Amino acid sequence: MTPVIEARHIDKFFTSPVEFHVLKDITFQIPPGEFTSIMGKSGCGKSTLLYILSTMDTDYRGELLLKGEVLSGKPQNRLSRIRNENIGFVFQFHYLLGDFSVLENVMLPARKLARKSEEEIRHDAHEKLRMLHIEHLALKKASRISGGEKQRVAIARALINDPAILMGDEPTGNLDSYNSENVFQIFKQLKEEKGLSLLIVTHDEDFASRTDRILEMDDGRIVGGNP
Ligand SMILES: Nc1ncnc2c1ncn2[C@@H]1O[C@H](COP(=O)(O)OP(=O)(O)OP(=O)(O)O)[C@@H](O)[C@H]1O
Repeated sequence: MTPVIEARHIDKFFTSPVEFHVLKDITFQIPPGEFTSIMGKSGCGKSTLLYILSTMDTDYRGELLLKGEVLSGKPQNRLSRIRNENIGFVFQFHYLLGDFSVLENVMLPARKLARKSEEEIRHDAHEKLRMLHIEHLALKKASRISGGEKQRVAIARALINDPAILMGDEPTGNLDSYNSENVFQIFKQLKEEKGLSLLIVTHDEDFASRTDRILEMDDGRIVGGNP
């Protein structure tokens, strides 16, 4: 089966203040429907890798493929469309627009694609909120809900365009154990019921141990997890 994401010999250098080889020959594949976690010491390059895999950073060597299509070298406008259509992203902090309603926050990425009518987008946003058990919050301002609820809204927003893969950079890093478990269960359900692929950077060993595979990073390399 064609991998959802494939990294081939990715190297990344930061040049300021001095040249620093941050990612070294990263090669691995994410098969469809796999729930993968990435672990490794602080500073080993996890976030840097995720930014490349999510097409937000294009300054690297090597090749990145999404569903078999080579993305490296594509122009920014094309990449941003491919990203919006295929990749959902959840961060440690939710980055919701506090003055907007929960529903509007979830609808925004679908409006960017302009593929559906406003009515269809609203319908889909309600469906995502229902799936995450937060439909009752739809009309509340995003600034007026709890931290755990905000993260569930951020997940709903990441899912609105029905991506092939959901990526997360420590999405439970800011949550208490109850809300972390809640987010883990949501991810598991998305994998099992929707066949979604997930790639999640985490420092939480319990979280990672329950995913299908742990990619272990050390000093810019993948050193474990059958890449
Ligand atoms: N823009 C930048 N310029 C120079 N060096 C950077 C830049 N961004 C990150 N780094 C360095 O690259 C290394 C990897 O950073 P990265 O954020 O990817 O690590 P990480 O594994 O995600 O760490 P953490 O677990 O603490 O979030 C670190 O040494 C960091 O200081």
